[in-house]
Amino acid sequence: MNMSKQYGSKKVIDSINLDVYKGQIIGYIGPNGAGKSTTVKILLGLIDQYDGRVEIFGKDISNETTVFKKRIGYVPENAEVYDNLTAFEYLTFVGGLYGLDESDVIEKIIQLSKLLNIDHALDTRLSSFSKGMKQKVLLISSLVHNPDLLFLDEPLSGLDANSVMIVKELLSQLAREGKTIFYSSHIMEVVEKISNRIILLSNGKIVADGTFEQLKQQNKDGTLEEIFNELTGFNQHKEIAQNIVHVMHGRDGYE
Ligand SMILES: Nc1ncnc2c1ncn2[C@@H]1O[C@H](COP(=O)(O)OP(=O)(O)OP(=O)(O)O)[C@@H](O)[C@H]1O
Repeated sequence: MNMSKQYGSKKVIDSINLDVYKGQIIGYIGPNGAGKSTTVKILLGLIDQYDGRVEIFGKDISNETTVFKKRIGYVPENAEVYDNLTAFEYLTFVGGLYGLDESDVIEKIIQLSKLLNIDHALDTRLSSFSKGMKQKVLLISSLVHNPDLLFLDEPLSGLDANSVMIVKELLSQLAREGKTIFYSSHIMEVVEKISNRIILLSNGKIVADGTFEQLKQQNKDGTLEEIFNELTGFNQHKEIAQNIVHVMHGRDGYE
């Protein structure tokens, strides 16, 4: 991939050049507004205006339409799940979009929801689901068609500690099978542990790309959070927190 994206005069992605291989779990990180979601939307074909060339499975995505999408799974950050549908209705609908055999999809939905402990709620409307339960539905919807490439945006969001362990283990087993996982998260401890490659984007540019060990050698030897702070030039967290507290106290507040 060698790609740029501009909104008006603003370069949101500034010549990103990346090669991604089978079996990689890529932690794609960066400050708010750095361009992570934009990159993923371009890779998914949701944004089709960009400069440069993007290949997935060795083919230029601007020439491919639906074929390659069947090999991709996606967990969006803010899912507009169809709240009026039951989980079962939603998941069979998604299976239909991928053109899967209905009885196969139903069987998979039942088994996957048992494994993730939401089978009791399959016939309940999504509007009454908790955040973690919705997240599990999204995860299932990204897996039913057994994709080779997975894009996950904050996939652990809302999940309890036990489910987090399942998903982390799942990702490493899928990568071992040769699937590629492109993972965005702001939780540095998780990215540090599960990724075998970390890409840090800042102002639309790649400022680091390597294993956690390589990033530590090239930068400050510390946590990924510290490396992130250093490479994005941020060190005012105490000062900013203190100023927030001052503002909260207001003019009449006690000093
Ligand atoms: N449709 C749009 N029109 C104009 N600017 C946009 C549009 N979509 C995104 N942007 C801008 O592009 C930049 C990158 O946004 P993007 O959503 O890719 O960031 P991100 O790295 O995913 O951030 P976050 O961590 O907050 O999810 C931001 O400055 C955003 O304001």
